[in-house]
Amino acid sequence: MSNIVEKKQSEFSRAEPFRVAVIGSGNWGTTVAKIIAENTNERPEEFVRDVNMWVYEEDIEGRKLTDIINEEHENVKYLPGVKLPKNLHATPDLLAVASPADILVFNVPHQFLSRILQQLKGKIKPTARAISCLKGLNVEKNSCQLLSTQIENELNIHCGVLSGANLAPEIARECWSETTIAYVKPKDYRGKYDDVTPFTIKHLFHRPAYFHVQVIEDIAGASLGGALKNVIALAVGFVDGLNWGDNAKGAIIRLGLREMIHFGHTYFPGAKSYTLTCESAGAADLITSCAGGRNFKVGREIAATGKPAEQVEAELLNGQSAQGIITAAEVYEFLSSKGDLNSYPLLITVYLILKGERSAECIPEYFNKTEDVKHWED
Ligand SMILES: NC(=O)c1ccc[n+]([C@@H]2O[C@H](COP(=O)([O-])OP(=O)(O)OC[C@H]3O[C@@H](n4cnc5c(N)ncnc54)[C@H](O)[C@@H]3O)[C@@H](O)[C@H]2O)c1
Ligand SMILES: O=P(O)(O)OC[C@H](O)CO
Repeated sequence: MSNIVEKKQSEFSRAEPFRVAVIGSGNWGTTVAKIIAENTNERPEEFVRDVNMWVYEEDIEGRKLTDIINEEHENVKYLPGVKLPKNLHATPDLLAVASPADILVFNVPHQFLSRILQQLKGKIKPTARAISCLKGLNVEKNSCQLLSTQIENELNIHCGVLSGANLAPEIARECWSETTIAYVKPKDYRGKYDDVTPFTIKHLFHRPAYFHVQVIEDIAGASLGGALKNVIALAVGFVDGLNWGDNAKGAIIRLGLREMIHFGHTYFPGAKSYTLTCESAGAADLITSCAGGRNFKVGREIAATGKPAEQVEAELLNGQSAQGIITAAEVYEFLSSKGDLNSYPLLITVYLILKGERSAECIPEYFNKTEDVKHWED
């Protein structure tokens, strides 16, 4: 028995355990922080038990959200009804959370990432490693960057990606699910006793009873699946709002998956089709999001009521974000700059519908354009 314990200790322990920080405390941010704090509590040889979570401070009926989380162990605004581990601490001070951390877990709606990175520049450990749980892309003029690349470039640290079929409210309630984490060996890898390895990743995120982690190396594939499925889920919401039935939803999912794979091949040639079809971060996430995600619900309400997207988002989500609305605009801007709009009829149509320039009823027109019948060779 003591040999087993010694082996476990020597295999995973460092001189100093890893200190983990979570940047973000929304619906998914809080859920992932809960998972991490459960794991650090069980593995003190590998991780510092206490986990700090950065909270964008807000007032809830006269009390600070951080005080409520720390006193009641519940994020009453973004994850109500779920008790959080006592070793998870909320703080509004971004630098106090991030500066001492060995592992930074980013988990904010992607429109806020750039500003957070500006504040962290030069203020974190140069040896820190990061995992991005965000789903989105960083589009600037004619460039389209993965968010993990943005984190790496801005902070000069190595970054992996967590993405999967992961509706936060279900995972927070410990319903069984799985996820994909893409993490490659850093160029300046310091060795298994002193650096984050795939085992570290698994120990930090995997919960045997309810959250299964698959570690892969395809950062681009895992990231693109998570970003683009948010746009496609809006489209499935549109046809659901129009009461077109399940066949229409399947058709949208098929065309959406095809555009996801084509986008990967064209702009991120390293992205593997296998990831987009067979990993949790691919088709599984697409199906899950199109069945019950926030983007799906927002799309459904837009089509059913004719209200503008931002109004529906505000009315339905109580401060949470439907990332597909922003990603649709960003993808449109990027593809437009590349003169490549025609290759992505579904992604583009979603943007035009959100902008009010097309109605959701026009979706079949785009299928007609893409599915031309070809003559046989004589
Ligand atoms: N919720 C899910 O089920 C889920 C699952 C997997 C991945 N994701 C992805 O995870 C990321 C985070 O999503 P989420 O669900 O945790 O967030 P969310 O949609 O719940 O957004 C709310 C969060 O944004 C914060 N916020 C509001 N204004 C801000 C500002 N000006 N600056 C910084 N933060 C601000 C709020 O304080 C709150 O923490 C997104 O990219 C999302 O696509 C979400
Ligand atoms: O609720 P959504 O649409 O933001 O999707 C949440 C997750 O990304 C599903 O995996």
